Amino acid sequence: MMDTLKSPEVILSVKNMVKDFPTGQSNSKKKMMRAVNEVSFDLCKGEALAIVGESGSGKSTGARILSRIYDKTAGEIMFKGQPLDEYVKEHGSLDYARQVQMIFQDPFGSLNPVHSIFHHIARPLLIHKRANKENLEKVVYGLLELVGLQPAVETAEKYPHELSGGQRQRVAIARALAVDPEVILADEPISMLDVSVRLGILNLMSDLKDKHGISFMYITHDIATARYFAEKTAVMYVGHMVEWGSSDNVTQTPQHPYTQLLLSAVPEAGKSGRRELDAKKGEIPLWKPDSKGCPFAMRCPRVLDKCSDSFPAITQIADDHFIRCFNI
Ligand SMILES: Nc1ncnc2c1ncn2[C@@H]1O[C@H](COP(=O)(O)OP(=O)(O)OP(=O)(O)O)[C@@H](O)[C@H]1O
Repeated sequence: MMDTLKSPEVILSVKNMVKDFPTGQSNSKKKMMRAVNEVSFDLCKGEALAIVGESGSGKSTGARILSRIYDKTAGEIMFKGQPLDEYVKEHGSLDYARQVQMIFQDPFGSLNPVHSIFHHIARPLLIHKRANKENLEKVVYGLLELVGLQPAVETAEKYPHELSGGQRQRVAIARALAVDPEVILADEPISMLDVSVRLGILNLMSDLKDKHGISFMYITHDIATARYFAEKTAVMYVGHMVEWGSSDNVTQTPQHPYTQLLLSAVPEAGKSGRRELDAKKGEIPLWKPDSKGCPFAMRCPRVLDKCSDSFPAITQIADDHFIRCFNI
């Protein structure tokens, strides 16, 4: 008899998310730009979804909507099976903020230079009632140890400027963990760190995912680290998801010309040279609510006439592999 495969628990589900920003003083439709367009994905328990794309592709805007820093313009966000607005009404914004934590690119900017590391970790523990005066020290030291900051007592006494970039990012992760989150939205968490410590942070996040069941949305420019860290990858171009699915499918058999372009820039071990893709040096378009077509058309080496008329529908090309491109 076959085992019944349990489907993974979806924690965050996003459907057709849109975000427009005013480009000037006016809020009229003509003066808006569309930073995120028709973005849909599911984030499952204990899984990492990498959102990959160049600067300005809408990655951070998406994460900021999920952390409720920005409102969405349109679309649906479900958290644990309930529309996000309803969830927040029922459980409160503090509860959602506890469960969906964000860590940022600049670990120095996100820590307060006047406070000790102990204070940074103790504060969320007390606000969210995860510790009390009796067990506070033990919990703080335990979290510092969990993120590999040892000796914990010594580290707790330090101030942010006394730590390296990698150590500061570990403090930011410990602070996020202090409130026992379900989801961590990690916005370029390693891009400002020395190359030598990047892998350590990715491995720490992998451990938190695998051993503690935390789900990660991992925002990055670097498709190679997406492949290393995340089970799922979504490639974005100018606010649009153009290819997504399991990271293996997306990175080993990329079908969209933009994904192929990103991968052609990644040097591969054991292979001489790089795969060539003749991407035209087109302008990156400013997308507006009434813009039409595929945003990559101007740079696409395989552009067709119809690419400037409409954005292609979703095509499933394999189990857990999807693309929006006419040219497949
Ligand atoms: N608060 C804002 N007001 C107006 N426009 C914004 C705002 N935030 C982002 N944008 C615009 O939205 C688009 C997407 O920006 P976003 O920061 O989400 O991209 P990104 O892919 O995260 O880029 P990066 O990797 O550089 O952080 C950009 O054109 C940006 O200028």
